[in-house]
Amino acid sequence: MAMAEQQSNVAVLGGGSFGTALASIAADNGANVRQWLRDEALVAQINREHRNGRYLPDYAINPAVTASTDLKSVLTGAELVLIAIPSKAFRSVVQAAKPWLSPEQILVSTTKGIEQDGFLLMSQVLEQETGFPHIGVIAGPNLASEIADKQLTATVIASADALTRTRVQQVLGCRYFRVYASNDRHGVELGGALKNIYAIAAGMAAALGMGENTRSMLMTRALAEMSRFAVAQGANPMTFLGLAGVGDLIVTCSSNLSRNYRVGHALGTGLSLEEAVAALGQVAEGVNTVKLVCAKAREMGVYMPLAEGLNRVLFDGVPAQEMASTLMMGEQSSDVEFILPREAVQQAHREQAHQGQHNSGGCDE
Ligand SMILES: NC(=O)C1=CN([C@@H]2O[C@H](COP(=O)(O)OP(=O)(O)OC[C@H]3O[C@@H](n4cnc5c(N)ncnc54)[C@H](O)[C@@H]3O)[C@@H](O)[C@H]2O)C=CC1
Ligand SMILES: O=C(CO)COP(=O)(O)O
Repeated sequence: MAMAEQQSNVAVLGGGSFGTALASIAADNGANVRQWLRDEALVAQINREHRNGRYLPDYAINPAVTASTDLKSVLTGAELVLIAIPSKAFRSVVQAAKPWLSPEQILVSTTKGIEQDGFLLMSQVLEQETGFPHIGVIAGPNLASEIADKQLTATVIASADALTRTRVQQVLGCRYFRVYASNDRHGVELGGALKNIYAIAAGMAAALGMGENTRSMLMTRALAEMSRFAVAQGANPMTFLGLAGVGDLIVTCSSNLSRNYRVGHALGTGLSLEEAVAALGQVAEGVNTVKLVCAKAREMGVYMPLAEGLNRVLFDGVPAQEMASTLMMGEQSSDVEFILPREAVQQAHREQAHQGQHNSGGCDE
């Protein structure tokens, strides 16, 4: 046993790649782990072969993980409950689990998505459904298959509740998985959800043959855009310097292992959105998130040219090639607006124009 001080009972809800990877980490760390999923055949395979042939076929699961389709037996006696269910089904699963949840338990969402009604993040859904005090989220650069392969990885547990932070660090932290703490739950959760948008854009840019300078510009301006949105939502901008901000953005905008990146890449090669999603066969949360975030940004008056450009490609039939113009046609404003505010740059431009010293600054091909 690594860092866990006492043997803990952990429940994982969700039989996809991330739920399976997390279940195996907790078991590697000495916990009793029970995993809930709906598919009887997959349950039998996990218990018999210690392998999840549907979502992580190439990786061994710690044999101490026991799978079941019975929520009651999985949840009863669990100190920590990790919920790795796509955002569209998250609330219904929490509702089904509710009879066997209790206020002493630590409830942690690992889901990087947003619920359409009310623009709620998953920890807010947990709070609404249970009203319990120990609620947190896990987010960071955490490609499930790399974790399953025991590649050295770090994540963030974010909660206002110190017990939640500490117990998750103890239960999951091990020789190949480091768990850093944050008290900006909203910022960490938004980081995880928002970066999926830009991973789609990055996959598309790669398929269109854009270079490294372009990729770097895309990721850096994405960070500016997502932190601008999150700050307008009450998050701390400094969170975006951390693993759940720039860390997760880097990995998902660079890796073909990211489902969101793969959807973008498929779109860039000319597939329709329906074809790209069908070819993936797994959840790519960014497709839904971009629609919700653009609507919310318009409502709040937050400037998000990259998300808007992607939204038009995904849902308005605009050709993927036009993503490039989204990158180049936005305002030339502040680099880091938490140092030099956008409004100050805009004001300076207005003053220049007013004094007739304006230079169009256009550079033709
Ligand atoms: N896979 C990854 O590398 C990572 C995923 N995440 C997040 O974890 C969440 C879950 O993702 P994955 O495990 O990767 O997804 P996945 O696509 O691999 O699997 C989703 C799982 O949820 C189950 N599911 C779907 N609808 C359900 C319902 N109504 N009731 C019960 N189960 C249902 C599916 O059967 C499947 O077992 C996503 O929000 C994702 O953003 C976070 C970090 C890394
Ligand atoms: O969130 C992830 C890695 O941190 C996984 O990203 P995808 O959902 O795009 O695979």
